[in-house]
Amino acid sequence: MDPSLYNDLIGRSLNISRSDGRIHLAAVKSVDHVKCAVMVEWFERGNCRGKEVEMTELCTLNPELNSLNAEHNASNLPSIPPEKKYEGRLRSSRIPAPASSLPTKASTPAKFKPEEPVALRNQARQTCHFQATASSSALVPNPCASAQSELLLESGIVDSANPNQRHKKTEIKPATSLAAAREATKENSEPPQPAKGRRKSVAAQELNKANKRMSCVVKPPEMQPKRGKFGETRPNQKFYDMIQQFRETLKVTPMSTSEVVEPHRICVCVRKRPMNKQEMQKKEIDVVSVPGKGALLVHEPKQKVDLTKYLENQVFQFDYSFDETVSNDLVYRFTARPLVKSIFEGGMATCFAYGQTGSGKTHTMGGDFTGKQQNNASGIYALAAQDVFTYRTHWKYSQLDLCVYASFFEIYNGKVYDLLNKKAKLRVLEDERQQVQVVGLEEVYVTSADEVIKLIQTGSACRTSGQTSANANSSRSHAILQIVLRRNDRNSTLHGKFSLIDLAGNERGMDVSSNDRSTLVETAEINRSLLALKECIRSLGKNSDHIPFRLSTLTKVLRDSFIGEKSRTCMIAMVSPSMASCDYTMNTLRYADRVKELNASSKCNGVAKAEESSDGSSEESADASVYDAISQVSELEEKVYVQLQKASDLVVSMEKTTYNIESGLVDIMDFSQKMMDAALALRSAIDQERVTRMNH
Ligand SMILES: Nc1ncnc2c1ncn2[C@@H]1O[C@H](COP(=O)(O)OP(=O)(O)OP(=O)(O)O)[C@@H](O)[C@H]1O
Repeated sequence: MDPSLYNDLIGRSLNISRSDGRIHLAAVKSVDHVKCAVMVEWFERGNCRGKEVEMTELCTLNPELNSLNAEHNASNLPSIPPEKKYEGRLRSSRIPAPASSLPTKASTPAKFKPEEPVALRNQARQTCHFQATASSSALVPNPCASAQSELLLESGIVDSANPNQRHKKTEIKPATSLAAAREATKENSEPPQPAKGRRKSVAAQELNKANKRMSCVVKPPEMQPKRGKFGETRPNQKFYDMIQQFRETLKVTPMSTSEVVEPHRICVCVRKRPMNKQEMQKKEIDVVSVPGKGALLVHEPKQKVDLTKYLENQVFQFDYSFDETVSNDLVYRFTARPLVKSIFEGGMATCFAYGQTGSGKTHTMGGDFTGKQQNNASGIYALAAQDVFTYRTHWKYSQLDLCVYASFFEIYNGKVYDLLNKKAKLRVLEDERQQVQVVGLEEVYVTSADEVIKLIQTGSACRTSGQTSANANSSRSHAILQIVLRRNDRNSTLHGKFSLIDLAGNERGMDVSSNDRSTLVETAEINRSLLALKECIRSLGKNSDHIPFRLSTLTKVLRDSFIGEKSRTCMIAMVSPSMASCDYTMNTLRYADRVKELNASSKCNGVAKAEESSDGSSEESADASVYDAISQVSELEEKVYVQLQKASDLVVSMEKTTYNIESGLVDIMDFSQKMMDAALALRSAIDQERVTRMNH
């Protein structure tokens, strides 16, 4: 549009688009010639709101402005007053604009009316009639929601000053705006390109970039995505709108390298993976928000009995929370890296990746994927190996004369398979001193991180290609890489050990829908190992002498990691963002939360112990009895499992017996049929004989 016409727009009511895809009228308040943009205002829910809109976007949303512009260029009538100039151009335009869509001059900000024809034409799915709006926790008079909003305000996740209003641009950190923009641009076309040959200032280009992020431009109707029966552009559009609206109120502090790495004995954190191609194609909704500072929110879509839709925003707090934009490097920096040092100081360290299938465990531990190719150098396994070799030459530890060994194995259905030795099946034995040995496990002497990476490649290939062996699906097994430090003395005494574990998909542990016996056993085994793991970490957090490590093979082989003052554990809970995975995500977070809960109480324990010595508090003994009860439950669970297995065997043998009886009955019926046939044949032979004799 010709810059000389910009001032004519002031006071007019024009279409603008919002980041959630809505289009409505807003009044032009001022014009910025340098930025080629206008400032618009409108009323919404009693608040006057405003934003900056780039001129190209304005022209796309208000096509009549383009025709004015073209006409102005042709006629070039500078002396006509703005009002007349506008009308004159409209009259002479080739395709006259319908009166209803003409922009009108307005002296006050435009009131946003969802039922206006323009809005309806462009966004048939307008949800203004839909009461459960998202800023929901702050707006909806829902007791549950208001409790959540209090919690959110308390934790500082939501802007306490004005939870209903969008933060100023400067307050919205890239993670939110990027995620919102990604969603927005998915639904809409590319923003209009600036006219060829027209130069723009750097500031204008920056503004353009920002606008790309903050707002969306609407495609021409024929290019717009197909809409559903009720005009929605994606399944669960209403939930999508509510979540978007809620996100506008979120304060985001993304993780960065500048954040302090705090020492934790048990560190529990969460990582959200980005939406994948299939989820985007299905237009799945992202229901997970990561405001940072360890917080993570799940916007659980719910429906009341009267079919009103609403969100239940579940807030979780961990030591760190990583959103979908962070790299493996950053995750490593805050999780496994602090543990590397501990093994040089004679400790045992474990780092677990926990979550449902496809949530990013292997991506995080083994390295990111390019198609089916995995870059093993970028995973936590390799990053930890690199740091091990860096520490080994550090002046503080070089005199220890330590040798580094690596082993890589997996546990499937309670059996151990060596991934560095063609998946050889290994036995786990426990001696009288309760030392657990994996008999025959290949422990390879390594001298560089590259050698470890090669072992990871060999082992990973063996893990995924073993279709014919016991493990047909990697997500059903736990993969364990161990980096062991041994003193270079005659006995190669163990100095420290770092176990990095890519756990089996936790949804298997909940999947009880299958009747297939092997799946049931597999599910029970995963259940048992994940439960046992939780109990062991909890015991570690409580400095307990009793570690229920015998509950599963996984905890048996990791036994020495759960004992001793110097043991350090880190759990990274992985979550998938889509609405379809919401239940699994909640289960993952609850599990991690239980571990974290204990972590917090382990800190308190220290204080409690100190206090007890002075005032004899009974908290500790109460704690101990709760723990004993948990141990008893675990033991009972093991007994129940054994009985279940026996029952299952019994059912199988009964089925066999029934089958045998059935086939016996079939044989008897066959036999009696034959007897009847023979009797009939005999009878007809006798009849025949009788007739022959009578004839004679
Ligand atoms: N943070 C991430 N960034 C980009 N892509 C990711 C991320 N996390 C996971 N992915 C992708 O998601 C897909 C599934 O990830 P991955 O195989 O790591 O899941 P998993 O939890 O190990 O699954 P399984 O339990 O079945 O082995 C992969 O294609 C991976 O590249």
